[in-house]
Amino acid sequence: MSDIVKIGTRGSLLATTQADTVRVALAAAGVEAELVIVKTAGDLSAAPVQTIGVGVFTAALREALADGTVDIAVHSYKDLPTAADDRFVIAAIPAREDPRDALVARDGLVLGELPADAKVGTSAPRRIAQLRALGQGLDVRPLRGNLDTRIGKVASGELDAVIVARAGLSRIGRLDVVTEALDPVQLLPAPAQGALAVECRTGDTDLAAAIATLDDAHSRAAVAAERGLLAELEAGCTAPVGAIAEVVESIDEDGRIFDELSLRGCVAAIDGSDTIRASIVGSPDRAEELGRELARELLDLGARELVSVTEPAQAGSHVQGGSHV
Ligand SMILES: NCc1[nH]cc(CCC(=O)O)c1CC(=O)O
Repeated sequence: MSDIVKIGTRGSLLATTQADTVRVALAAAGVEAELVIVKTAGDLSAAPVQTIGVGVFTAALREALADGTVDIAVHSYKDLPTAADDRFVIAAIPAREDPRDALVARDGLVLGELPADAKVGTSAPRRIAQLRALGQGLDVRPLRGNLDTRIGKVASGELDAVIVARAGLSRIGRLDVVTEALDPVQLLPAPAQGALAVECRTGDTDLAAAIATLDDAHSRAAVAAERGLLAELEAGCTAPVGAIAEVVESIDEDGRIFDELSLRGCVAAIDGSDTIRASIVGSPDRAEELGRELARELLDLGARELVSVTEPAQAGSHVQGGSHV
């Protein structure tokens, strides 16, 4: 290990704030580290993520890790492609933030109070599809840019509301703008939303061991289940797929306490005409397999057709329909 460990991060306030939590935790474990900012394709383009490709936020960071420019990469886990990359290990998944999506709306409104035709900004097919499925007649508008830009569109009156990950606002200290933390029954978050992936090079075992002190076993299991589901669906972070897993304590008939993982997942049609949902419960030791099992159930229920459609929101379009579940 070199004297000062280099932590690679994107340059946004959110990314540097996230990376700094890793720096501080490593310092507490006696490892001195500094942040190194790496520009990614996702930072250089304002196009919808589904048109610039999977891994836009993470590929450049991984290259910097591979070529030794940095020693650690801190990613928002939900931006990482599901395909494994043998060059790296995810040495820690720190305790995850609240994974729910957040509504930031004018006048303190909650989702159910938004009138038909209210302009709601989001570009994630998962959010578009689930919003349309509510059948509320919302006018879903494209939205990209960093968090400040996004929430600024509500303050300026350009949009009635935006939907962003609550975790992002929490990390940059802007939970004050949240008017509702959306119930997963209405809007299932993206697989791994709110979690960080702290990567280092395979074989960098001393550093991996230092980083592993930041790992949270429950968060790791929950994320493994959600991403197992995504992988089995052969879908990426731009697919209309939602998932949320939780590890909770349960008690068996002999009074013994044990950990149980519960996972819910959905695949939604981009036009809001259909949402397929299912859930599963099992041992956290089988987290990824539970995710894959649930994906196969969703596929049996007809998810295949819905997964592949990732049409971006058209300005002004507001197709909606009642969900059949
Ligand atoms: N796709 C962009 C992205 N990647 C991670 C976050 C937020 C932080 C997180 O989910 O961990 C966001 C913004 C958003 O979805 O609103």
